[in-house]
Amino acid sequence: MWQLLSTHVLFQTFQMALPPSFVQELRRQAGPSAEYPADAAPSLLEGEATYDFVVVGGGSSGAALAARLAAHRADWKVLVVEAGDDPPIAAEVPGLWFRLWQQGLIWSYRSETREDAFQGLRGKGATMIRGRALGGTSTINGLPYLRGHPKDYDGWGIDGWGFQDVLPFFKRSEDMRILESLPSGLHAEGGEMTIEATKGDAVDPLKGVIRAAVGELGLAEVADQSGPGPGVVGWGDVPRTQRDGLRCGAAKAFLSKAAPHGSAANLHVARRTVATKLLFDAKNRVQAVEAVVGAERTPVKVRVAKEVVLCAGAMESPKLLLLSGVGPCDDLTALGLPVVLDSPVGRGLQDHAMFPGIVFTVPPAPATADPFTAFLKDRSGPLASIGLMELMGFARTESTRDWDVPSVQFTYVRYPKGMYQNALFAAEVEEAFKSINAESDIMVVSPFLVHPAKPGRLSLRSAEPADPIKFESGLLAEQRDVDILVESARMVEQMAQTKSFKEAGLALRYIPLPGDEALGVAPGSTAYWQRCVRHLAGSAFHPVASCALGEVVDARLRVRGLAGVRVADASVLPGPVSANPNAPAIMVGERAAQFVIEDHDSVTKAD
Ligand SMILES: Cc1cc2nc3c(=O)[nH]c(=O)nc-3n(C[C@H](O)[C@H](O)[C@H](O)COP(=O)(O)OP(=O)(O)OC[C@H]3O[C@@H](n4cnc5c(N)ncnc54)[C@H](O)[C@@H]3O)c2cc1C
Repeated sequence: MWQLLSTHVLFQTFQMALPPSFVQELRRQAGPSAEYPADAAPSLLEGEATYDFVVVGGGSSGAALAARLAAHRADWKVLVVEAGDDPPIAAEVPGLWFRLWQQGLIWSYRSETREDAFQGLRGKGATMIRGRALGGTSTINGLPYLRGHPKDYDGWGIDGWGFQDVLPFFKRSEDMRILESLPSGLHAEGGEMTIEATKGDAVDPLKGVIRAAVGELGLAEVADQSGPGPGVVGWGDVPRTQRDGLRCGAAKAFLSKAAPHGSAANLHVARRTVATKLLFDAKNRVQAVEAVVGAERTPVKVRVAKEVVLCAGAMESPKLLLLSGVGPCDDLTALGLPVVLDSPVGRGLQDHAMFPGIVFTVPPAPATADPFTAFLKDRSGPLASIGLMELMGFARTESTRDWDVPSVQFTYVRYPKGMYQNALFAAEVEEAFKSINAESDIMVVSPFLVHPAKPGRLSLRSAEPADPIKFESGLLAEQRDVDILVESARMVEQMAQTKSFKEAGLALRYIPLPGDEALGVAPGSTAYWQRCVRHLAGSAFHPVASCALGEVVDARLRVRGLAGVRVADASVLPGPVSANPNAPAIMVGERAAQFVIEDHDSVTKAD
């Protein structure tokens, strides 16, 4: 009975359906770390305000940046303009992370359709989601804290952005609670962003089975997947952005009442306020930010005394620049937008591809006690866990053995019997997974392609801010991408053959795709895997490079050709790192704070 309840509860629990007594006690336990200072939006509605710094977007990077600026000088007035609201209480619970992707808490985008990809996905396009709340995507993400491979940073070849250059800025916000188990010098204690270890294999024994299979195949186990050298090639538990077992997203870390500077009198945060345009003078110096507040979209204007920093994320920062007349000249002219500056905004968009198409039937998870009580009592049970996502593997596939960095990242998710759902897939594809899941629990292995070959592109569909952006994904545009993902599927097939998998009762199942039979595609053949990848792989929700360093912004994150405008979020990373990009986005926020402080302190001194 409890087994059914404990595993099913994760899949059935929505924010609204959490037991009231659980929510009440959770709020009590979270205390000021889940409470936020007053909303500044009402004061914006009263009339034009002036701030020294306006930070657009209170997400991973924006929250870090705004808090640092406000802390640096009490006479600097800092405003965060955030489209979303405070994080919901459900976001505190690690085990509910994938239940947060709901209307109102996310921005959702679908890519343009392509003949050669995404045919098995809903709407035949790659879905992309981002967080829309204080803390941004760190409020809805999966919690693993990773940095990618040091050579990702060195490989960009941008002055001041090599791994040793950025390392202090990763460490600045770290409150790493497992410091003793990690290589010395690479991590830090005492920062705002608490990172804790995962609690071992107790919640799902499949973690132990995967570990054993990795050992049989001679693949490395690593202690620190953010480490140098061979560090991030191998399997291991990933640390998580959480404090005392509750999510520690950027909102909690930097803006909550418990954050060191969250309640600073000079730091104002406007919620449900969407920036729609930057206004410039004749010399391209920013003057003001236009925004709309609330469901009524009431227009407001905020004057900027020193700088605007765009931290709206890799999909919305470029959109705001384009709406402001900063972007490819021809595109803007075609939409009737006055051109402020010709700039390759949106042109370099990159992403990770996720291929959630490898399925095993697996034995059920062991019974646990009442998950709500267990979580509140000692942060145990399924609500305290992100399940198999706690264990990740980074590898170089056959054709990428000579790469400096990993080419794929393996993630695992268990679905209890009868609970599979996947809003990314077309109905008939989702049905194929469901029919296997009707027999037993399943484990879906999703390799991520972490260095796709070709960029995509973001552009405007119209000059109207409320219209969705045009999103062209570059994933799978080159055969190399498909080949690497097929090779990753072959690696999983090897795991399926290990003694560990067989003895534990894990059985690989090939998902039939519509048309396979007619085409004579044999399950497990190379043609089968290629077709699967082209049908089922889509975005891993890790967009970067849409306002890339060296292209749109200079090495100090200033938009080239404008004055008083920087971009400081995942969109400036010139390419994907070999892991999930929350920590890199926070690092960018920390870097930006340093640049802004240096530049404005020296201006003040010169004055
Ligand atoms: C489902 C999912 C799971 C993920 N899991 C992980 C993980 O486990 N580990 C990891 O490292 N990474 C993960 N990521 C990715 C990571 O969280 C993001 O890459 C990172 O948070 C991006 O930070 P950012 O500062 O660039 O943008 P965001 O954190 O997205 O912040 C942008 C903010 O700007 C706001 N905004 C946007 N436009 C406007 C506007 N016009 N006006 C006002 N406000 C605006 C948004 O509402 C948002 O709050 C995941 C992503 C997703 C979607």
